[in-house]
Amino acid sequence: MALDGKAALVTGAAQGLGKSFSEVLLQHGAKVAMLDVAEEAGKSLKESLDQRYGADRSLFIPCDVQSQQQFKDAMQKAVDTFGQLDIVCNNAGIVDERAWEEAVSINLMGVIRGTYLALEHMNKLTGGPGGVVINVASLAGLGPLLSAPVYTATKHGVVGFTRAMADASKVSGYGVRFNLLCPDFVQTNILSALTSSLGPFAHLRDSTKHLMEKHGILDVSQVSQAFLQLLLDQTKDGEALMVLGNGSQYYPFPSLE
Ligand SMILES: NC(=O)c1ccc[n+]([C@@H]2O[C@H](COP(=O)([O-])OP(=O)(O)OC[C@H]3O[C@@H](n4cnc5c(N)ncnc54)[C@H](O)[C@@H]3O)[C@@H](O)[C@H]2O)c1
Ligand SMILES: CC/C=C\C[C@H](O)/C=C/C=C\C=C\C=C\[C@@H](O)[C@@H](O)C/C=C\CCC(=O)O
Repeated sequence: MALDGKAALVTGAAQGLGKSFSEVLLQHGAKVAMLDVAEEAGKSLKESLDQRYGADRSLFIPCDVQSQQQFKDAMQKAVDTFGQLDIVCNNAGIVDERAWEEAVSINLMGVIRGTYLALEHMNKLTGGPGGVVINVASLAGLGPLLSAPVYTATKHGVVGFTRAMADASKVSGYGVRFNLLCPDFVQTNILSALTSSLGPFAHLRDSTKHLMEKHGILDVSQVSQAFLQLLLDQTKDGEALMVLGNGSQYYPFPSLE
């Protein structure tokens, strides 16, 4: 299978998109370290995956991506267990316009932390095997979502950071690709919690609901198929794959050169 022998790590893996990414990775032969703060959901998922794929194919590690020590230890445990890391997906994220510092800490700082830790293990200049990092942004990383300005800022930050890392890697010779997944609305807990996560912008909830009606709402399986496409395309580096109701397409970033 396409990912036989590969070792992956996914954050926010216990539910929603991260759970779907983990399942697709296992379906295609990879081993997967699943990190999440939701311990009960993670343990339950691990039990279910063990039944389908065997206990040696996956690992659940409770981890808060806001903690450098927890994240460092979790990634080291994954490397110790699987021998190396070839794929890292920084997926964990929240929408919370009231506790906005936490949203920045998780959505942006957590992605930066996971990207740097992945590079420590993958960088060919320091004896690593190379690899690929996929950071999960959003369409809100490409355009403003008026009901969630801080969420928009975190996702725009993830986009800019990831693209800069791709350029740095190409010039430096790290041997690591960095790409972005930018899904439209997806039916997960994030959408279910929308009514309580907009804080001072709750009065704009209806405008977002209208956008959802206009764009439609994706199923996680549509996004995880796009994730696999992005993962397997070795030609993609510094790219953002939008996942839309009418299919997936790469965002045409303007050249500033
Ligand atoms: N659902 C959407 O409409 C949508 C669209 C585009 C992008 N996204 C992004 O996709 C990613 C996954 O979101 P989702 O929709 O699957 O939501 P979700 O709430 O279903 O899943 C998010 C997972 O991340 C975990 N998590 C939260 N904070 C964490 C932390 N500090 N450390 C570790 N794990 C943590 C949660 O426990 C949960 O299991 C997020 O980055 C989100 O911004 C979601
Ligand atoms: C309230 C938050 C709920 C879910 C967040 C999740 O990430 C989903 C976001 C989905 C859609 C966001 C759409 C934003 C649209 C507008 O900003 C508009 O500018 C379109 C954005 C990019 C268009 C890309 C292109 O040019 O085709």
